[in-house]
Amino acid sequence: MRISVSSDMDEPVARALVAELRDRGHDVVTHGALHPGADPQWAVCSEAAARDVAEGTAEQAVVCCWTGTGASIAANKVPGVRAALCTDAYTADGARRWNDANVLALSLRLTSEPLLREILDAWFGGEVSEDAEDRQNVRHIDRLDQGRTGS
Ligand SMILES: O=C(CO)[C@H](O)[C@H](O)COP(=O)(O)O
Repeated sequence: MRISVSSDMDEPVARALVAELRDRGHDVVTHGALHPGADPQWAVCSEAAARDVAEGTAEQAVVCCWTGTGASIAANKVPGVRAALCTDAYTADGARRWNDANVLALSLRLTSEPLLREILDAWFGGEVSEDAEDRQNVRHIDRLDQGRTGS
């Protein structure tokens, strides 16, 4: 999968994120402090990564800032983007399963490297299924559609 990653800070966990995604076989595009010469401001680099998703040059994105809040706010301003700030694996699983989130927002402050791997496991394991049988099992399917299009 092609994944855009942004961070406003060149922190070890942000570098670990890029390495982990590449180890998992993803094609990673970098923005902000992870990309030499790019604008590292959180509003700018988070939006750039989100735009990659909206424009289809990346399937998903991971946007990072110290708290994760600014990155998620900036990403969510891009039409078609559903960014979810996840601080644990359960939330990451639910964001994919129930919200069809396409951008993962992370806090550089709160996310340790072991927690990062747990969140990524849940994020990539928690696919929304669209087939009929699974749709019957998805309790929140109407809410899922409302979340995609607006109610
Ligand atoms: O968490 C953040 C925004 O939500 C930023 O990472 C934090 O505010 C630091 O940014 P700056 O150094 O540009 O002020």
